[in-house]
Amino acid sequence: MRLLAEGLSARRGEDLIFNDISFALGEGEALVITGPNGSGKSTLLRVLAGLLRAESGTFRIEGGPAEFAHPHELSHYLGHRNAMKRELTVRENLSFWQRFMGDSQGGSGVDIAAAAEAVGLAGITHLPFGYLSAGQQRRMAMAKLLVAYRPIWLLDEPTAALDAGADRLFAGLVKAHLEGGGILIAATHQPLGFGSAQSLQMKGFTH
Ligand SMILES: Nc1ncnc2c1ncn2[C@@H]1O[C@H](COP(=O)(O)OP(=O)(O)OP(=O)(O)O)[C@@H](O)[C@H]1O
Repeated sequence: MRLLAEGLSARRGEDLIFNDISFALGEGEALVITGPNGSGKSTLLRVLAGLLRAESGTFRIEGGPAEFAHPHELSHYLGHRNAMKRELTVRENLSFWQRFMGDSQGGSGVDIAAAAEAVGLAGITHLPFGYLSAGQQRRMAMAKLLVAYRPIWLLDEPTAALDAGADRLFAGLVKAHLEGGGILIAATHQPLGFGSAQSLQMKGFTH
């Protein structure tokens, strides 16, 4: 399976945010998107996740399961926000995501206890998500990637608010994902520490 982006451009309001972005990623490969604030990293990820319409260009899967029309159907998207309900417990939130996402063909997610353990937070899954510290909340958002299998991970500043231990843990999760044939596209301001990756430097306004 390969992911192909060709000539992507996107607009927010009146402004063309980026233009003519192309890349190709095979199984086990990663793309790291960098660039200054406002240069369009999040916008690009939202286009890739199917949350925003591209102004032009295509993003598609080549050689993947035939029934999937768009890569977002095979993707986990982790945005700036963690997409968890503060009033629900960690377990309830993860359980929702596990059922909502389901497993893509070719893999299976781990159970909630194992996912919490993998992000170093076993033992607090009974707490409301809102009680957790910012870093613990981000760790739990990462656990979402583990409870349902998706071969493509689209991550927006995944390590913001993480301490050094969680940075290493995150690097380990990504490494395992890539070694299992997964694909990663991540926007970041800091090194992600998981080895080699293609890089895409966003420049900012193109109009
Ligand atoms: N709904 C919107 N309407 C108009 N402009 C928007 C909208 N959302 C974002 N923008 C603009 O699009 C540009 C790109 O924003 P984006 O969030 O993609 O940047 P980024 O590179 O992810 O920034 P950061 O590093 O700060 O997270 C910014 O100038 C922003 O103001």
